[in-house]
Amino acid sequence: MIELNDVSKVYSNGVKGLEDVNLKINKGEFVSIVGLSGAGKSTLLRSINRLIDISSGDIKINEKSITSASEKQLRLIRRDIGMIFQSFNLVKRSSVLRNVLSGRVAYNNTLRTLLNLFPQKDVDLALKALERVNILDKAYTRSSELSGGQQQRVSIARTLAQEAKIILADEPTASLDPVTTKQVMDDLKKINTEDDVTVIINLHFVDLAKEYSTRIIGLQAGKVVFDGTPEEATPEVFEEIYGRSLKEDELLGEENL
Ligand SMILES: Nc1ncnc2c1ncn2[C@@H]1O[C@H](COP(=O)(O)OP(=O)(O)OP(=O)(O)O)[C@@H](O)[C@H]1O
Repeated sequence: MIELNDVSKVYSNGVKGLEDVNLKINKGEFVSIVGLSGAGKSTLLRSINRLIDISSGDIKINEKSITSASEKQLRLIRRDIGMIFQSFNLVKRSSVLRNVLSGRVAYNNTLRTLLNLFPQKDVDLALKALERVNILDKAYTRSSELSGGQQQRVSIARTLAQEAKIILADEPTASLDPVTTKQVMDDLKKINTEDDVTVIINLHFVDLAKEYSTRIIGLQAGKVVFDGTPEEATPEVFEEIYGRSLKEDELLGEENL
């Protein structure tokens, strides 16, 4: 379980990224975070694995505070948390397999990692991860030669190889076309249902949030203003979260869903 208790984040310029956020997210949930640009979606996601230090409150991952964790405890907690970014965050000049293997780094000692000496079981795990996202044939290709959708699948495979129990995805489909967007969302949903991995995802397209999530959280100026099921997230609710009616570019479009 992920627990946020009275979490606030004030950036050094005084901007409130998050204000008094209280949330409990159970194992296996598929949670979409929606809201206007600047509402605090990235701040929330990045606070959960402490890529950003919060200003007050506490965040617990499976009963352990990540807020007050030591460096060593932080490494252990983070081992269970996979991160997926809009920009894929791959080492472009390295092979796909090498990128997926980097999900095993936290399980191996630094010297072996530097020397690229991964145990065979890790290599097998990485190949299996690539198979699950349907790009096993690209294992030995340089990552820079892949399409955006394929690169995002490599980063999903990396979280699979990591055996992450939580996936945090920050606008993972923002630079993808509608068809590839669906494929990436399908992969995430498959991992969520088959492996019981908790997925928390920031999404620009609200219809995508409704289609894939078990829960939608709406943010406005750093505050949670909606927390409910996709069924409860009516057009009126979205209008409240956004403070205006939805724009066409906030919908992927029915023909693509
Ligand atoms: N490093 C920073 N320093 C100062 N202010 C920041 C910083 N990062 C974010 N902010 C501000 O905090 C608020 C929340 O930003 P955040 O990136 O979390 O929003 P978001 O909902 O993810 O937006 P977007 O959809 O545009 O990515 C915004 O007002 C933003 O300008």
